[in-house]
Amino acid sequence: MKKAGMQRVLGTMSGTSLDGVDAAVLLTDGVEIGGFGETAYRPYSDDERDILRAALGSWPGSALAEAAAEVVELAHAELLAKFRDIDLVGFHGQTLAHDPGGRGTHQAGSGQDLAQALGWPVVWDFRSTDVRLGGQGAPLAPFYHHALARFIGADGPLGFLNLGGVSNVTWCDPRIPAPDHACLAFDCGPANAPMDDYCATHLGCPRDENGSRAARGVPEAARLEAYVAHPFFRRIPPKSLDRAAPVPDVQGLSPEDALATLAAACAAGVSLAFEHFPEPPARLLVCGGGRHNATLMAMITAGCDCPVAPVETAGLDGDMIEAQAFAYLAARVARGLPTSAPGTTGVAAPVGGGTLSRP
Ligand SMILES: Nc1ncnc2c1ncn2[C@@H]1O[C@H](COP(=O)(O)OP(=O)(O)OP(=O)(O)O)[C@@H](O)[C@H]1O
Ligand SMILES: CC(=O)N[C@H]1[C@@H]2OC[C@@H](O2)[C@@H](O)[C@@H]1O[C@H](C)C(=O)O
Repeated sequence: MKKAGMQRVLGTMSGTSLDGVDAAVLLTDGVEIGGFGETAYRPYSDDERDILRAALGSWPGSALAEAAAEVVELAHAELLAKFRDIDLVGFHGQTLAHDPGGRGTHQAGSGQDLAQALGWPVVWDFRSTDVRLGGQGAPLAPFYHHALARFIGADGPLGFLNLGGVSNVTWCDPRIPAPDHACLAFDCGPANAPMDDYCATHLGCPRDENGSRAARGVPEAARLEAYVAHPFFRRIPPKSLDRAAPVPDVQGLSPEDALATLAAACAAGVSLAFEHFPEPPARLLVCGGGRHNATLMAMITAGCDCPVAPVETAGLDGDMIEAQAFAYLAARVARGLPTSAPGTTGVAAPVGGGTLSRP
């Protein structure tokens, strides 16, 4: 039985790693979390991924972007049709281009078409209003992280780290009840994308499974030093990245040393993020695919001022946090509540992004 005011909201995310689409049901009223529902995943086929990859960097209206939008809509329609009794959908779409400085961000896929295909109301285009109003348009998960911190009963500052293609971090204080006053969040550097790209180019495999190759290598200190000198790391948040993030030069290194250097670079970005926190969080809870990379997790743990653990240690599903976040944000948009704030995207005042399309 649903509690009064709680809706069954279906959220989706297809992240920068281009692996596929995650979908998760969240019971929420856009403020509190009532519980978690079914989840599903649909990988992109190799052909679909090639179309998406070819469209990276393209803006609406181009032929490449239209081909990508078709792939995105088809994959979502197929996956979401498996769900039943849905009140509302939160559809992130596939980020193809993100240039908040140039005041643009582009997530492929039309929520209007999806609403028609599925017969459910869909909230989509979450990032562009924030960008138009001067924000970074990312990260947007922080308000959900704050709700999670309250849901798990945290009684002091907590950190969330997402290790996807890119890494992003949220510092939040659940003792301050309004998320728009209690979150500091930003992208902290590249995560798995450079490791995946290296594996695809040099080793003919999609990733360094569990970080096993990196575990046999040694990070190259001089190259790491040059990498962390990049001005991005010292820039005061808010700040956001896409796949065009700074990456260490690993040319000429053995695959083991190259992957160890790339993992250490990701860990260095996380460690440098702590410099921007108001105070160290009691613990850093990690979600996203990179939490399966044991070498990366060990490096992050060694570089942080607090205990680091996968979100599963708090009873959460680390593969579905982002999809759940877009369910939560959809419910907020439907209620006219803000989805970003000065501390999360740098927008001047709290903003409710997102468009609601009805079937
Ligand atoms: N067992 C594993 N070992 C190493 N890497 C892994 C493992 N499982 C997943 N990954 C990596 O995690 C990434 C996928 O994680 P996730 O789905 O969280 O990213 P995403 O949502 O696409 O990206 P982002 O959060 O940046 O938008 C891929 O880069 C993949 O290589
Ligand atoms: C522009 C864009 O799609 N950014 C993504 C990406 O993937 C991780 C990181 O970069 C984060 O900024 C964001 O996604 C998460 C879900 C967010 O908005 O919180």
